[in-house]
Amino acid sequence: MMNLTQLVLASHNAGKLKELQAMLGESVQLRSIGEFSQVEPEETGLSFVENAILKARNAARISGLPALADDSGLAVDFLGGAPGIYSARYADGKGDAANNAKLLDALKDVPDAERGAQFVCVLALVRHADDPLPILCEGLWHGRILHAASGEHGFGYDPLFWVPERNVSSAELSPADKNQISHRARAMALLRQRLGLK
Ligand SMILES: O=c1nc[nH]c2c1ncn2[C@H]1C[C@H](O)[C@@H](COP(=O)(O)OP(=O)(O)OP(=O)(O)O)O1
Ligand SMILES: [Mg+2]
Repeated sequence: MMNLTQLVLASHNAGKLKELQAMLGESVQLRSIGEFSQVEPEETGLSFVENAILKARNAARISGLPALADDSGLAVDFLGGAPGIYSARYADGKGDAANNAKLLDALKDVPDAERGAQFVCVLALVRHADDPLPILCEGLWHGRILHAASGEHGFGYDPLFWVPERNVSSAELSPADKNQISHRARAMALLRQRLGLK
């Protein structure tokens, strides 16, 4: 379908690069878009899919390489699916710690039974900037929002995300374990199938 020895990852998030490269293995080298540009495109879409495609096209245009983008976020049931596509910007761009503090505050006094949440990941792969048929794969990961942060691994909302099937927070999972079961792992498994990678 395309020469996939090199792909540019349309992300400025080092945590995503680490996880996606680990999942892809050595057969595909992921190069960060940061090698080509420090300018982050505005995520103007109304869906994970639109933002993933927008980021992938932008990276392909800048790099001249096929591009993979990951648009992801946390959808909290009690908040009607917020922060969702706005997860990275939830606390107005003040970063992960501020996002987590704002989420804990929004769920103050909300009982466990109402703290359900899903991580969402959409991967978009374009062969070139104007590709009329991007490959799209999604993954969901169900869990619950904790009452306080726990764990040191991962990034973003991981310290607040309780993983029922393991009885730990996702920041308490080893990187290898998270990469087996996360929303990103599920989306990547589908992408590997679509690309015929083992
Ligand atoms: O496995 C995860 N564990 C914890 N948190 C996560 C995860 N996956 C996404 N998230 C959070 C981080 C950020 O608040 C938002 C993604 O926002 P999103 O725009 O897709 O990524 P980003 O701005 O960090 O980097 P970029 O757009 O350059 O790929 O969801
Ligand atoms: Mg972003």
